[in-house]
Amino acid sequence: MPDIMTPESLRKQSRLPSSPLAKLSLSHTDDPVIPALEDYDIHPVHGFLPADPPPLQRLPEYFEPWEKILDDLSPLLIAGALRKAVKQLPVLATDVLSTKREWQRAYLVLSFIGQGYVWGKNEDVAEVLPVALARPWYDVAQYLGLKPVITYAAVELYNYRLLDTNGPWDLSNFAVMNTFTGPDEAWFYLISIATESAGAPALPAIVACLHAVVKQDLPALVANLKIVAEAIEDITKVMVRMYEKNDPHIFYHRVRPYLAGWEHSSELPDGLFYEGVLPARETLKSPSEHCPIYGVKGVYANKFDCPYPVQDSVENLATVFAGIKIEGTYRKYAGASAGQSSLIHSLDVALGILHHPTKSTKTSPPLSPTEPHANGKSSKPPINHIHEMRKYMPGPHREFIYALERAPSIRDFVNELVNTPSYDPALSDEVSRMYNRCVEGMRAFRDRHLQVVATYIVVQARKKKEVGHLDVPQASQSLRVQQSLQARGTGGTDLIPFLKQSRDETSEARVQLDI
Ligand code: HEM
Repeated sequence: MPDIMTPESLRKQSRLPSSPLAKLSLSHTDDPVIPALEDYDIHPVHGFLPADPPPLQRLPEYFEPWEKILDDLSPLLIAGALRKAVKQLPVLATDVLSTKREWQRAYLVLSFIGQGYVWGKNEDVAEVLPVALARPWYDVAQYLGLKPVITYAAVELYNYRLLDTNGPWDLSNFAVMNTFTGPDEAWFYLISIATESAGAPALPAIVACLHAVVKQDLPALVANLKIVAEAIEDITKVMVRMYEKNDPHIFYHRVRPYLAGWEHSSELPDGLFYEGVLPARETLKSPSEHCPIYGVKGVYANKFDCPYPVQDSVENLATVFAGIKIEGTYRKYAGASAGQSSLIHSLDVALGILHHPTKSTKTSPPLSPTEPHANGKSSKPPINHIHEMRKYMPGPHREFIYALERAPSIRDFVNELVNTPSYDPALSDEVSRMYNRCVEGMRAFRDRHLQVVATYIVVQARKKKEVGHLDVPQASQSLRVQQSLQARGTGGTDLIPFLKQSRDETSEARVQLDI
């Protein structure tokens, strides 16, 4: 039987010596460091979903003013009373938060309230976020390695619970804790939560594949690639269930606007003004000093020590709004997208699927001068919208992806195997076919995802006559509606060319077989 390693055995062996077998060169793996899942806040069974304990459902008593607003989020939006309620909030201290789950819950709560505050319901956008929201949201996001904007982490990772705590981790038993609007939105989140769960077995299998590569243990490699392939196929099966309970019209007109950010927003061309968040706060929370939860684990205590690689470029501003001078900073952030799923990034990186600079958008500067390139081959990474999405992942999960980039390349190994006839041809054939099955699975996932995006965004954008908010006066519809009619990604991408590029790049990773 091939050796499928337990997380504990992997952890013990996480730093491996150079391979004693010299037949395959493994040139870039002289001193391979293979990441251990638990060092990156990844559960061995449930992957990127927080588990043991699961996400917190309510913050401690001190934070009731936030929780009470969240309880009534939808009614407050409908009544047009959310902004008034937020303006009455006290500025609560975030250092009262203690456990990791409390920080995560605080981020979820502030993200829902913050997005509701900015976009309102059929109201003009709010350009200034009051200090009682802006400062804690910024600090909590900084602590978790996230950004003070709604992200995949807020609406998916930290937002699930199990209906029956002893039941299965799938769509028959997941529930979401919070939405802006109701059931269609809940289903939208549930699908992603269930894809995280379906894909979770791939994560220990990826780590086991890396060990198998270093040990040149082909049976173990085949067995673990099979687990990866099956997980990818399961992700796709879950994703296409989106159609069952998420109505495209409701999604496009009612839900999606709340998930938008302010990076390329025509309504917020300068971004959002965060009252009370001054540039000095950028350096406030170095993880070693202020992040006991992650800092003590030593996640960042390596030579790539770069927990928050994207420092926001901001200036200290005093701006006058409605005759009152307030201090703070304008900040631009993209909105929530499943493109921020660390699972899909991990699969891409582990399989050596490379994404090149997005052709249809202006190339952004590198995320950080220290950001490693796939497998450490070059100092200047190519930047694609997909890479930019990493800014919006929890810090440890982003670090895991960087760690995978520094680990041995499964694809290079498979390629060398195919070109080394001295190896057992039947076995090397099996390895390469299983590797290609993984790549083809990723391609199929992206094909089906394109169809989902066409249904939920492109078709909806074309149906101009069916635009929602018909009860809203023309003037207050204008910009919001114009913007929602554009079939663009939350990061401002030209959607379909970007997604097609991403799909086509996936196929390029296939290894060539003789037959
Ligand atoms: C109604 C359902 C969905 C819609 C409308 C949708 C829409 C989009 C859009 C507009 C993008 C472009 C990038 C961006 O805006 O940031 C994107 C990217 C992406 N989405 Fe979705 N998505 C949906 C469901 C999902 C699900 C369930 C997953 C599964 C995890 C997923 C995974 C991804 C990934 C990985 C990307 C990055 C592009 C890539 O890797 O090829 N999406 N999606």
